[in-house]
Amino acid sequence: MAGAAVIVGTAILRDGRILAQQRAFPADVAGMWELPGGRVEPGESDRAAVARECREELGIEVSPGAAVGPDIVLPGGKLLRIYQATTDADPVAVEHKAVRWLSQDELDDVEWLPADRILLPVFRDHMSGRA
Ligand SMILES: Nc1nc2c([nH]c(=O)n2[C@H]2C[C@H](O)[C@@H](COP(=O)(O)OP(=O)(O)OP(=O)(O)O)O2)c(=O)[nH]1
Repeated sequence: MAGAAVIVGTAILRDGRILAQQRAFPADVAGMWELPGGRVEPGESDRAAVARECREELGIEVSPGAAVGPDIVLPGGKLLRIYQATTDADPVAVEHKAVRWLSQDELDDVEWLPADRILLPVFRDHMSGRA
């Protein structure tokens, strides 16, 4: 039997900041913030999905690395799994309202999706090299 569907999120760090993006749709979450990412397609590896979603959403190539933190069970049963990634390129908001590099001090300044809010301590540890 296939496992639960996975949504990948991407923790892209640069100069101690993490890249967040602001959703443009659907209406109930428009304006809220998340990490770049999306659904892993059938037959696709998690890391290939990370690279594809960053290409589609941000117009950049990233090198996906290790998973960060625990899987979070989303309403409906899909799993949110975060991977670290690096890039030299400058992201643009292709499908989103905005992208923003957030320092640790700024992590609480935006309205995150609920699952990401749970993961904020993990993001913080990752940004300070503890996870
Ligand atoms: N990309 C992303 N999705 C997240 C995060 N946190 C979180 O709860 N989600 C949820 C929101 C959505 O219900 C789902 C991903 O939806 P999506 O619209 O980005 O996925 P997708 O591009 O593959 O679109 P679709 O074809 O599955 O509709 O995961 C996050 O940090 N990044």
